[in-house]
Amino acid sequence: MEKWRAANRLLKYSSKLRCDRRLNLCYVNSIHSSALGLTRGFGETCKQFQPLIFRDCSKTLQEPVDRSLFRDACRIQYRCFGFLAKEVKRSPLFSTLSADDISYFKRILGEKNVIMDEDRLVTANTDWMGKYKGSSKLLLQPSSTKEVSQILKYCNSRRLAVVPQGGNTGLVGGSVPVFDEVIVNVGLMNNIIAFDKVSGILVCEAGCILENLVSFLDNQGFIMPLDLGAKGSCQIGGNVSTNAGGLRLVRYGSLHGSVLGLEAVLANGEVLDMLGTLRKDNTGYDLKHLFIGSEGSLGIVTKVSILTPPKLSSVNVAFLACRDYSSCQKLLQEAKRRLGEILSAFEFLDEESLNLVLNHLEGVRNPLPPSMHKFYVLIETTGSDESNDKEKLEAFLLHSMEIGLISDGVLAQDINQASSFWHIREGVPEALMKAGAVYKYDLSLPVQKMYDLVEELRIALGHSAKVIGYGHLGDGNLHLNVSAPQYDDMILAKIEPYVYEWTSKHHGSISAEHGLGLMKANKIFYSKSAETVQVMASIKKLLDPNGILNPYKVLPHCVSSDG
Ligand SMILES: O=C(O)CC[C@@H](O)C(=O)O
Ligand SMILES: [Zn+2]
Repeated sequence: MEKWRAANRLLKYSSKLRCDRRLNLCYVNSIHSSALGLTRGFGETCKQFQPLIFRDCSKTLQEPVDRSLFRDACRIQYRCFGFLAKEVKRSPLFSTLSADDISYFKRILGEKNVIMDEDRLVTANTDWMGKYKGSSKLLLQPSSTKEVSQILKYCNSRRLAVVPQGGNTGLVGGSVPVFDEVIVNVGLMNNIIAFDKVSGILVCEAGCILENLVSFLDNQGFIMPLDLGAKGSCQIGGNVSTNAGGLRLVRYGSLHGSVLGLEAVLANGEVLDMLGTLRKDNTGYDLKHLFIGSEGSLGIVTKVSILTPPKLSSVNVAFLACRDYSSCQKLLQEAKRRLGEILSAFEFLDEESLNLVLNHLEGVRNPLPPSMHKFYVLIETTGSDESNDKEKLEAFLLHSMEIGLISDGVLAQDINQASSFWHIREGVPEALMKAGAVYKYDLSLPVQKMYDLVEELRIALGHSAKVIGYGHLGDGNLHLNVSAPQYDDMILAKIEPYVYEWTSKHHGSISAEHGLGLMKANKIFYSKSAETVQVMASIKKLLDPNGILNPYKVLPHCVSSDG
């Protein structure tokens, strides 16, 4: 009885759900549900989910610890609302485009930057994987902060929903419309504003393509602190808005550290100038962090200033094979200890990932002789003393071989060989796309546990799909991907919520570096407490009271911002 009360207290606090002991089910308080606009069809949904909810409630009852009780309460909440979210409905609060709207946009942006052409809209409406498709009728291409501000001010007054878009390389459906949101693509805002060679601070517009920044900096003797497989298309504004991690995070940290300032336009058109270039600035709340990783739901990032490291002369890349996952882990520990400051990447892929790349990408070959290796590790070092660095890396490799952590390996002899090793690792997402349907999970997990999930999911899925594990081992970030000939709800039902529950149970994050987007907005409770989500919703309400910015993404659809 006491536990039921406790569960109800938690549920009351965290959601609009109640547990009923006599009926052995959870139900929704109808006043709240109507406030959330969920009345129609909700009775049906609850009936349908009764066995599931009942099961979860019993589990809740058996758990003596409050914390886990709370987590379960959140899960119940997800199960009900998650089901509804699958059928996310266009908010009736948003207007639809009118001829007057188009005329206004043409007046401020010029005809050619107001795009209604079908082919171009198909591209802008569809994500990189072809998995998420919106039906927007309008793509706007502003050329300046002022134009972004005019667009948002107008959209806000007209209650027109907006999806901010950069290179559209995201993997969680965050950068494409869900319905008919106006697409605002900042790709024309691609100027480099300033570069200070002494401090290494770059100031540029949000639409700069990452690879272009890399080339620019290369000429100046610097590098970008982040590097990703999608660098040829992704834009720095999108990288910052999603807090993209990538291949160098182990060395240079996340964008919360390297982004020194930014400019963002709020939903009402107000421009927040936080484009500082200082390493240290403790004057009040550091609001720029709200825009790093909030996926365009709080404002559109228009400019960034970013600290870039100098380009160092000696870069070495080794491609290694390990017998088992435990050796990969130990190798990571050794690498941190023995390579220390020169370690710049520590990536891993399993045998299945390598096979996918070899089978689906042209011109890629395994640099190691064919064998039964289960795991591969790519290590990169970057330093300033060629002979010393090489010596250090060779000594580390020799030692690791002697103690049996590496079963085979090759050290790149030139830049071409180094990039061919990188091509294997960076090619995994492309190979997966070519192989058929893919379910993607981007998880932060304790390194010791990480691969258990891959193995357990393999058992759960049997022969119905291939489960592969790869990613940024140095950052504790697993890319768990399930590859199948086509999308199939039976397969999905075996993966979710299993993967999310497993991650939550091991205190991991259900989004390490890809964001929540549309895919995981309703799953946020697996990684964040109800109180935290409620504060996020309040911030959203403060900065975007009409909810026009990237609706249906990031925050769960069941959380109302007024408590
Ligand atoms: O497609 C994925 O799952 C991961 C993509 C990207 O983050 C990578 O590290 O290659
Ligand atoms: Zn990644």
